[in-house]
Amino acid sequence: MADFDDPTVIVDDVHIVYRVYGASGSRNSPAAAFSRIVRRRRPPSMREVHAVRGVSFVAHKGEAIGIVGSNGSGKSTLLRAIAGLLPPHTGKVYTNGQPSLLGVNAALMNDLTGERNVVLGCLAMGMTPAQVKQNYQQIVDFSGINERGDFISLPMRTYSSGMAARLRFSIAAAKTHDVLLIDEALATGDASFQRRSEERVRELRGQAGTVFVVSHQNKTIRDMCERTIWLESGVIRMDGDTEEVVAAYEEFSGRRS
Ligand SMILES: Nc1ncnc2c1ncn2[C@@H]1O[C@H](COP(=O)(O)OP(=O)(O)OP(=O)(O)O)[C@@H](O)[C@H]1O
Repeated sequence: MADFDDPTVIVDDVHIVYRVYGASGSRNSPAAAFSRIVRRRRPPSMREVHAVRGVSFVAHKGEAIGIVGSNGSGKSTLLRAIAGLLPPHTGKVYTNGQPSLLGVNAALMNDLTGERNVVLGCLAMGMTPAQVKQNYQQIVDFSGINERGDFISLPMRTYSSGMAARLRFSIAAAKTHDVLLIDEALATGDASFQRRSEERVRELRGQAGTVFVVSHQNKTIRDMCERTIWLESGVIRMDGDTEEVVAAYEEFSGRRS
């Protein structure tokens, strides 16, 4: 249950602007760049993408919050800002505790074996070597990587994208998080893994703080979150009860298709 006296994340009128340099097509070629250096000209034009526009909300301990919206609406950008990976252009993000972003791009080393990645990932999350040892088998079992052979001793580059995502999720889920941010990572696993991971997210939510889930699968959002934020063109369209927000979003997406 959400504890409304205990805010974990405060997002206050946040704007995020990406700057894209050399956005003007042919002028970005190596020959053009060389000619600019020789002639000491200014760099090619810079374009700004205003990805998040004045977003504000408060998240509380025990809440699981879904984030939905069309492609390019700013969901991943917002998660990265909450994780502290993208500084807001204006506005502020306050978090109580350490946010951890679990995304499809979470950094694991492709040339190392799954085994080594489990160890590295756990150490990177702040576990001691003794805690890594204690958690290792549980992580491998949870991931199901070894269900069809000894894959954990093969390099990660030999894994399918679903297998890699499962391992990433399993490593991150081995620790309790103050604020856990999940970006589409659950979508890649098969049905039984999805069930296991949804259960685990529920546990994490109970033990720790707040969970944010970005997904294009409305079922995942409905199953896991009772509050949902709908973003469109970087602006919050709705923030409230998942059933109401997802229904409105579905109607909007249905009208557009
Ligand atoms: N590194 C970047 N540089 C420039 N623009 C970017 C960058 N990353 C995202 N954008 C732009 O910011 C906007 C929001 O992108 P974002 O990835 O946050 O959307 P999203 O809602 O997560 O999309 P999707 O559902 O497709 O994953 C888009 O217009 C996108 O083109």
